[in-house]
Amino acid sequence: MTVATSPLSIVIATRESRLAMWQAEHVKALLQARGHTVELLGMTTKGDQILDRTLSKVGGKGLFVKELEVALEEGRAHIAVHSLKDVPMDMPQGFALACVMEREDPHDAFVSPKYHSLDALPQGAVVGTSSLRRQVLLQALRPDLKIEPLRGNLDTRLRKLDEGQYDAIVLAAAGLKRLGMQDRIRAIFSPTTMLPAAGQGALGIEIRADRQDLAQALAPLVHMPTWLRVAAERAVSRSMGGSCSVPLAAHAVLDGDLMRIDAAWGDPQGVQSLICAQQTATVTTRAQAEALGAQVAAHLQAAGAKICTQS
Ligand SMILES: NCc1[nH]cc(CCC(=O)O)c1CC(=O)O
Repeated sequence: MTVATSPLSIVIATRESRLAMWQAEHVKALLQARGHTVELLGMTTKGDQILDRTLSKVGGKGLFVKELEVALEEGRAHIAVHSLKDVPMDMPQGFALACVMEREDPHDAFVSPKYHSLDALPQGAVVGTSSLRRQVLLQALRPDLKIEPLRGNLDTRLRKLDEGQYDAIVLAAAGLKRLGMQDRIRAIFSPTTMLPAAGQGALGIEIRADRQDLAQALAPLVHMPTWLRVAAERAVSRSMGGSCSVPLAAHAVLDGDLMRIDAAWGDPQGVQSLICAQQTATVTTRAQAEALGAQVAAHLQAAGAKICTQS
């Protein structure tokens, strides 16, 4: 049974990149269709401003969400739409993840003006990515490749590719598809070659924990199979040390109630070793999904992966 909630006036805090704006507009349209009045509040976050350094060196994932949380705290906005991949594992005190929406394509995409796939790249080709996970997975597949840093929003990264600074880049397929740029995708990496990041392709909506009325208004937007998958994936990250900068991949799939989760951990000390683990179980609740994620993390640790303790 769905209980109709009374119409609310909702301000969405969002980053101003084209992808973030698309995501906020998407949520806005869904909420408006349910009778709510919705406005956007665009903001530039530190993660968007600092483009000359690797994300892991300037404060990690939280950079993209902290300023939006301040807007929620101060009541200038009521909900924040995030790419879940950028959301730290544990919400700060007073905030809650109220909604996880249906996932877009969670895989990574190979993008190149000249080459149709990773295999087609010549020896020593230059590939752009600043993601530690993508770096380690790429080097495991092709030790000859030269991996160069690449930051900035989607348009900036594609421009740098088109200017010839790289032979190819790796991006989340979800972002390209949302912005109608799927024609830039030359190949989709299967999870067996490039295991996705926890939460990749999924949107999460954050609220102040005391706003039950908003949680109710967002309930119809929840996609439970996606929430179960990302709950398991995020539990792997949490168990391995949360928001630390380590190469970490976690990807869950559901076949009915049967969940399979794969995880990979790379030594941040630069040793090109990759530890993988996999686990399958029946999952119908978020608690079960999180337990499965914690289990696969325990397997990683048993195989030599180290929990990251730096904050
Ligand atoms: N780290 C930035 C980021 N955060 C979310 C996405 C893509 C969209 C998504 O995963 O939902 C991207 C770009 C990328 O990794 O190529």
